[in-house]
Amino acid sequence: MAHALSTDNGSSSKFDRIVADLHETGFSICDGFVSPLQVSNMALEAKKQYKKGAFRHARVGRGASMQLRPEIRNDRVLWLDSEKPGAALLPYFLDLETLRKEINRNLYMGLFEFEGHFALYPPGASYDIHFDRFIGTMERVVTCILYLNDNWQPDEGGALKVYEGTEPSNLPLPMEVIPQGGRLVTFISELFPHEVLPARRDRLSLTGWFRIRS
Ligand SMILES: O=C(O)CCC(=O)C(=O)O
Ligand SMILES: [Fe+2]
Repeated sequence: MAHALSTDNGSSSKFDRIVADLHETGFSICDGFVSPLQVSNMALEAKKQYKKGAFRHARVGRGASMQLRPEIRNDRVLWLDSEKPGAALLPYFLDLETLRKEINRNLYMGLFEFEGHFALYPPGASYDIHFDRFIGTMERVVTCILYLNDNWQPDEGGALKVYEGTEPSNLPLPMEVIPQGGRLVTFISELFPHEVLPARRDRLSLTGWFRIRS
């Protein structure tokens, strides 16, 4: 569905826009954060790894309590090495580094690293409503989701549905965001519960988090 947020880049840089959105509402949608050519390079890389069997069923929780809970989430993920992202992912990881520094410079968040994975949701797969920030930890502060889907149609499902959290928000919540290629969704992890609705086709993304030291 259409959302009420502006997604164009205007005259300021994409980084400035995201920082301003995070400051104002805690939530940002940036279309064309990554060019179509880059999206297709990244999607090809993900699909190559998927065919090689490198993806694993996603787990929920962390540390000793990490477990397979397909009734909560049933996507497949491949964790990425942000030190050695490889040629297809390098431009995006460099942009993430710029974004991390801009957020720190303007919002004093002290973000020190990015951890992320490719995620592939086969048709019908979903992820129930959740917060990205684990209870009792300080680590995951900002969520960044880049969609890698070519020509996604609204009637194919697979929206990211974002809800109001404990803090009141002036965003039009709940809101559904279509996973269209090149679109980057960035938000303050502890503010917004969210879910992934089932789709009719494979749904591919690169999801990750800027963390602070725990
Ligand atoms: O892919 C999305 O739109 C959201 C994924 C998500 O919520 C997560 O991996 O924590
Ligand atoms: Fe999430």
